[in-house]
Amino acid sequence: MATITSIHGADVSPPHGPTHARLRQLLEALHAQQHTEQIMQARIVSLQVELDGYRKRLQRLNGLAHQQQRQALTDVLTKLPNRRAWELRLNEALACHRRHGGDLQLAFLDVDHFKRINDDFGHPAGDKALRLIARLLASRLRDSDFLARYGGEEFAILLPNTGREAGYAVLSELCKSIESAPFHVRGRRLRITCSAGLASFSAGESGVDTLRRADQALYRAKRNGRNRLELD
Ligand SMILES: Nc1nc2c(ncn2[C@@H]2O[C@H](COP(=O)(O)OP(=O)(O)OP(=O)(O)O)[C@@H](O)[C@H]2O)c(=O)[nH]1
Repeated sequence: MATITSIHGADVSPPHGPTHARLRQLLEALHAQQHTEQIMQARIVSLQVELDGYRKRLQRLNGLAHQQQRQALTDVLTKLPNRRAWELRLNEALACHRRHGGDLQLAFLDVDHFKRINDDFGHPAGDKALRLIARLLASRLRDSDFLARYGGEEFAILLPNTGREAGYAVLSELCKSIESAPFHVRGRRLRITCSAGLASFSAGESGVDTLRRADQALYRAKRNGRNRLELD
């Protein structure tokens, strides 16, 4: 059969020669490039999926780290900040007090004869009393105050922007509220009293010294008969 080389005078013969070879080369290069682009696109999609996975994992790990940090600073029994948290907050408050001055009170509050509650009614009753006291104290303090379980049956309180008289009134109120709390164990109402020591931060004094003065005031309150508040 004869090859058609022209239609209405136009040349339609298959391309040949060096131009044809060059066109084929370019076409092959184009196909190769398109193939590479497809592979790259697929790789980009899979990397994005991988990156999303890493982001989610990082979020989970951050959440876990925050949770662990919170746990490390929280007392398990009362859910109050623990002594470590107290030390961190105290340092912050001291730095702020040194820079800006103002009134800052520090108090220690200790349950009287707490051992008797454990001895007479058992450790779970003692735990219950500590939880109740923690709730009472927390509910009566301002958001800007700081309350921590310092250890055992002792609580530490920071009262920023509070003068000495106001601090005394707050502490008396806290002790009264504990004394009148409806604490029952085995059907019997138990009267729980506290002793407290209060000290004001003074300019130029180290935190350790203020802490010592508040502790000495608490010791005096115990020695002077308990169920009382002493100022340093
Ligand atoms: N249930 C319970 N008891 C605790 C906890 N931590 C400390 N205690 C007890 O608290 C008691 C403290 O006793 P003491 O230091 O003699 O003090 P106290 O009996 O309160 O006497 P004063 O402070 O002198 O009035 C001890 O018996 C401790 O075992 C706790 O988490 N739960």
